[in-house]
Amino acid sequence: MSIRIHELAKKLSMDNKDLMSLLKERGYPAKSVSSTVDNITAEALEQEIAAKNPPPAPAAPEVHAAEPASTPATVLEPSKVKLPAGVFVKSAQDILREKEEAAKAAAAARAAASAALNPPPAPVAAVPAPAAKAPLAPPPVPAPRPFVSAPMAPRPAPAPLPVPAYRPPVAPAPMAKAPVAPPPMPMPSARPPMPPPAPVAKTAPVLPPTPGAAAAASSMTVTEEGGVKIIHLKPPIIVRDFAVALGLKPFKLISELMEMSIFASMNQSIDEAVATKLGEKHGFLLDIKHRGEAAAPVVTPEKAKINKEEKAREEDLKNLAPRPPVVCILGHVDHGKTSLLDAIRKANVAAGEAGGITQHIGAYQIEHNGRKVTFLDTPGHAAFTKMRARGASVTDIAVLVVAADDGFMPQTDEALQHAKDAAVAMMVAVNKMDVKGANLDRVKQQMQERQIAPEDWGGETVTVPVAAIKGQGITELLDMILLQADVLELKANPKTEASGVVIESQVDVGRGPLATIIVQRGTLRVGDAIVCGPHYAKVRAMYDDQGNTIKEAPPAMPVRVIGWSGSPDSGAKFVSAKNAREAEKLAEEASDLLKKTTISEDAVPKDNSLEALFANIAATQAKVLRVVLKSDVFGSLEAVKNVLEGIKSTKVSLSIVASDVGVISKNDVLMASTGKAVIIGFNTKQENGVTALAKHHGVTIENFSIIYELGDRLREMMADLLDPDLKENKLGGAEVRQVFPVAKGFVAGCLVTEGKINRGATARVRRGKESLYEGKVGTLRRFKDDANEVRAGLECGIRLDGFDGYQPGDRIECFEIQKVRASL
Ligand SMILES: Nc1nc2c(ncn2[C@@H]2O[C@H](COP(=O)(O)OP(=O)(O)OP(=O)(O)O)[C@@H](O)[C@H]2O)c(=O)[nH]1
Repeated sequence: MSIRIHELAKKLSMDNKDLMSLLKERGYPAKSVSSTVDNITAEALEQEIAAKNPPPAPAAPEVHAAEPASTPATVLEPSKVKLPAGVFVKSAQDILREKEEAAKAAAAARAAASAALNPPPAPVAAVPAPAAKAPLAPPPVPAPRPFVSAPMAPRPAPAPLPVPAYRPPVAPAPMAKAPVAPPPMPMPSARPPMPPPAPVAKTAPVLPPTPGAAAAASSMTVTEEGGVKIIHLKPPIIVRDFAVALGLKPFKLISELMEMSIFASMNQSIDEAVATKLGEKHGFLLDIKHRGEAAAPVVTPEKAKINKEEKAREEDLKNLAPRPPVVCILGHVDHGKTSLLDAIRKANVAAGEAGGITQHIGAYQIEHNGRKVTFLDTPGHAAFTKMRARGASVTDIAVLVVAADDGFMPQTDEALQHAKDAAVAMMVAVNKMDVKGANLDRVKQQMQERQIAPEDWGGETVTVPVAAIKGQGITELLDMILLQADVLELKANPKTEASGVVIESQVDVGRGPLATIIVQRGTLRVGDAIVCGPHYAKVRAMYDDQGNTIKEAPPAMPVRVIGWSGSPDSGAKFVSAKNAREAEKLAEEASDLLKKTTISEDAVPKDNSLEALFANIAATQAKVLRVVLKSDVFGSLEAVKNVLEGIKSTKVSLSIVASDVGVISKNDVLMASTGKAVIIGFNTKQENGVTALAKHHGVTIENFSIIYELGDRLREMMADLLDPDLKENKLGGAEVRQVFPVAKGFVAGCLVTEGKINRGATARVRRGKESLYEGKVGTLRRFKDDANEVRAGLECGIRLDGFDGYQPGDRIECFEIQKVRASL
């Protein structure tokens, strides 16, 4: 602690210059009156001067100042007193003047203080009293100190001016006492205690203490969005407030800061980056809003996800590499899709197919001019519409196969629509150019009608004439596919996690569920974990379209994957997971969601109206064909179901009791027996003993390998459940010419005009448009002899059992009733 020279001079009642020279004499570096003197020196000087100037000395002039005339003798002329060097004695006038000045200053200070606190006027009036008393008991030297101290702060520790402001209204009284006993203790302060100077931080982030630290506390709020706790704050970030927001004790936060080599006290502020780090450590996100700027975007999990996706997209762009095109062959049944693929792959797939029909989507990859092309072999039958639609959505290029002799057919148009809907590039392969009725121009004409005019007709559709069976035009077609791929600039990032689409799945007896997939992005490797809806796989092994084991599948490569938890749906998307555990978790979540959806669908309130009740009764009385379906692969199963869904009837309905892939088992038989169902197998076999068991339980098993045959047969089975329709077959007709009485009644003498009349056959008597009677031909006579049959142009006598009311001109029609299978 120190004191300025001019303050010390006043305290010692010395002239500034004198004190300066005294200090210089003693070797103290005093440059100006504002230079400081340390406390020890100052006190030593005070004591020295006090010792040299005993108390009566200064008091005397005061007394004499008050009564100068009465005590002149006692007045000592300072000039005549011998003082030690450096010691000065004030004159009486000086002392009086100083006193007056001090009194004035004290009065002004008190007035200011009382004005601030609005004190009653009385204490103010009392102020002069202590001042007046002061001379009665003057302290040796510091007598004037209190008065001087108010405006000048003689000691550095107390903060004199604010003191009265924080005292109760009785402040003037202590003020009055202040001269006698100046408070040595530090005064309470309005400010937070000044922190000790912070140790020098190793790193920069600790900022100097901020005056508004306390206020900052209120500017920190904690909210929770989507399970994430967010601290909203405005800098400065004060350690104490931040600790509160984090739910920590300040000292804990300080120690954590120290661990980060940051030394900060409670009232110091810390860097935003440091705060963000600490926030993250304790599970908080920071929303730092700087003054005068809009709120910083809050990073919610959704936003974090979007950011992640954006990053992934950027990463993708960086690593994009050309990939093979995925081509889908579409077209009408028998227009040669399989033959075309066969020609392309130079392998005879068509020959191995039942009924010459592709039954499910297969995917293959070929190489042409050193470049790879992936083909999806889509089924041609209408039943596969769904799958084909899915197939089209995986593809880049759709090749529409149109037989040159048939031209566009319904399924060609359907396929065209799928290609258009999927917004894929499309080209036309006009197949069977070798057959007799091939008419390329007619196909081109049809293309133009469908707004897909061929290139050579001024349109944009690449059109390639081919003869698949002879392998003609295949090279040109592949060239065109690659050209189209170049135009499309097909690229994918092989350096990321694999994702793609399931083309088909099936259950293999030895290997469990397996699925043909196409990787669309990234590279799939053996050991990877993938998830596809409610199913997941840890890729145990992968095979290419040739059945070769492979270790990794880059984009656009079709592969068979083993290691699935179940059979994923064809057309479903798959994505990679961190590991098998996560994949399982994701699959479980998807499964739960699926269950919830099903339950909520079931939970839809039932219609209990009377109409609904009658409809229900009618429904229970309605005939139902129950079916247990078994198929080789899921793709086919779906297609068969599609066919069955297409069978519509108001008289009989079809219910699929169970459907699965695999062989027909004894269990299926038992299930069918209980459910009174038939078993329909598609491209599948039976377990040993199934036939005998089915016979025992009276269960029908029918197997099919051609899907439209399956559809037709099921239609028949459904119709068989209905009562047969009765059909009238007219045998002949006769005209009544005369009526003859006989013993038992009357006989009609007739001329057979058409067909024949048979004895025992059913006949009807008509008069004009009216039908009079229907009964059996009991008597049929040719002249007097009985006849079994009388043909057209001959006369005969006819009598129907139980009828005698014939008239000439009536017509007798002979017919038989035939039972025919009811129509759906
Ligand atoms: N003459 C001739 N016959 C062909 C040609 N291409 C295919 N075919 C015949 O047409 C028939 C149907 O051929 P597929 O390749 O099975 O036809 P698809 O379109 O795959 O038929 P689905 O699988 O039922 O949809 C077969 O008998 C083939 O031999 C061709 O270029 N010329």
